[in-house]
Amino acid sequence: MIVLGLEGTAHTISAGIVDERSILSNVSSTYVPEHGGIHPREAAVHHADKIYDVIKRSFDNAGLKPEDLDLIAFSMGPGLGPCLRVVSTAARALSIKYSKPLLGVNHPLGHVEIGRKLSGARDPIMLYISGGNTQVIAHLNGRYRVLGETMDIGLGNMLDKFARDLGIPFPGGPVIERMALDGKDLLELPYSVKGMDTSFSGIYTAAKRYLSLGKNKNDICYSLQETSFSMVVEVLERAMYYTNKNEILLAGGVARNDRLRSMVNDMARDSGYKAYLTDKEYCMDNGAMIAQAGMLMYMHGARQDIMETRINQRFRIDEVPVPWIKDENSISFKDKGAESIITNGEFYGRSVVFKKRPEKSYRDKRLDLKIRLERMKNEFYIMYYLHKTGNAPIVYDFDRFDMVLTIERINGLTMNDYFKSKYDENVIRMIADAVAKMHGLRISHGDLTPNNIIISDKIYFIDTSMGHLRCSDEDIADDLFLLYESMKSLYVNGHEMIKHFENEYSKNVEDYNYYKELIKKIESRRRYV
Ligand SMILES: C[C@@H](O)[C@H](NC(=O)OP(=O)(O)OC[C@H]1O[C@@H](n2cnc3c(N)ncnc32)[C@H](O)[C@@H]1O)C(=O)O
Ligand SMILES: [Fe+2]
Repeated sequence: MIVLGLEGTAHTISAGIVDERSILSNVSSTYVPEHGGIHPREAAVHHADKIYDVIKRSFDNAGLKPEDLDLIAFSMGPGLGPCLRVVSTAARALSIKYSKPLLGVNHPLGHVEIGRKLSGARDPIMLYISGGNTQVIAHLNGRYRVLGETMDIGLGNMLDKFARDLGIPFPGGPVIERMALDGKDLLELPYSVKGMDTSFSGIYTAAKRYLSLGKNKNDICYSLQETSFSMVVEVLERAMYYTNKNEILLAGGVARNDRLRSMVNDMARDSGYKAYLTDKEYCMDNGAMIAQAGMLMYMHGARQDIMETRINQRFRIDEVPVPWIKDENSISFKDKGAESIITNGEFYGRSVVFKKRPEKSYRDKRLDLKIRLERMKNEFYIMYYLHKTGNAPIVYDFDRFDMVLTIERINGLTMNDYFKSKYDENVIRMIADAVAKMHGLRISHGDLTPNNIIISDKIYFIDTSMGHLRCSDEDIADDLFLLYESMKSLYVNGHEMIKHFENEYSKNVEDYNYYKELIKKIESRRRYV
């Protein structure tokens, strides 16, 4: 089957033609502002000017005519409204004139599918980083699910904004990449990873301040890349642990960056995964990716009438059914963290576990040391305070040189294992009391999954490195949200479990409904599993 794909969500207008086997043509024209960022209206004018030429050249290069097509696909969103409208109008006109079926395609789906086609990856975890998006995506239960994403701006957008402050017009990413090659000093920037989510506006603000303080520009660019890339690779690595997948696919405009590519390669090599990096040419927005995604949708039964092809500026990848990938794996919470190695041993006659945080070779050595030390300190302090109230093991030793914590070994089962064989309402109550007590002390856990809760004579929390002392109400809601999500995905009677948990937990807090509202807010932001 022969498919034309039209792309024009942002800076690039492009037409590509594919068939089942290969890419037959791909022609693009990119709008480059004279200064500053993308102006949506100017970009739309550019697209309208160039679209005829781009489509015509695409047919010529492929040696085809519009009559040869079996399908017309166009990117329906997300993107800039004026640009989306130009492309959708052209696509509809072509579809009507030549009586060809029309499909509106999700833009990120295009990035993912062209990456899979070119690499041969079957069921990868995707790190999709572009101007507007920063997401970790995995196929689960018939769709691509967003396991983690930016809470504010996209990573590429952060680079572009900073480049603008340096007087560099869009796209700034490639220039920052070149400047970073001459950077030496690592400047401190906020490293903001929360669970599986990231945020980049704090980094941008801090970088801008360094600029006004007259710091070396190359050093700022270097630090900007090292910090933000480390964040997304860390989240990617965690996603690999949570799911049982072993392929990685890097896609989106920022995936052209060689430093990011080498970090992903290093992480994959160290942990035994296979990394597929999309060809640089097809990392940028292009028509072929839309044709490829449209073809898969069509072959698997997707049909739209013209009213269903309205643009959608907030279109998310997890809204699209993806039946062409078979789920071979599912989310399974593993006993071992992505960041540490646990061994059993003895400490002056007591049985203990040694928890070591090994180096991550993909990160800048200085940043790596700082992150590991901070995580270990945090883990120690939170366990220390929780031990005082009886809900964490004793930490016997803190070795900052080898990065090892020596922790009392608790004889018990993780909540995960405990509830595999039986359901016990009483234990749920114990857990709810312990969580409420922890939150009452304004301590949040940060990673409250059933693997980090040990059931013994009482409840113990472990793996507290992501937690907060003097935590906010949102931190508390984050804990509850994650616990409920894991209960739902791990246990058939998850909903009943949550109800029992809530009954008990709400006795210990003043206004549980307030937290329920906060949880709902988090839910609407993050929709996975
Ligand atoms: C919605 C859609 O329009 C949007 N597309 C988009 O952002 O264009 P894309 O071509 O995927 O990515 C452009 C981004 O990719 C960055 N970029 C390109 N080359 C780069 C490089 N060598 N290093 C770092 N960033 C680079 C640019 O600075 C810009 O932020 C998206 O996919 O989110
Ligand atoms: Fe894109």
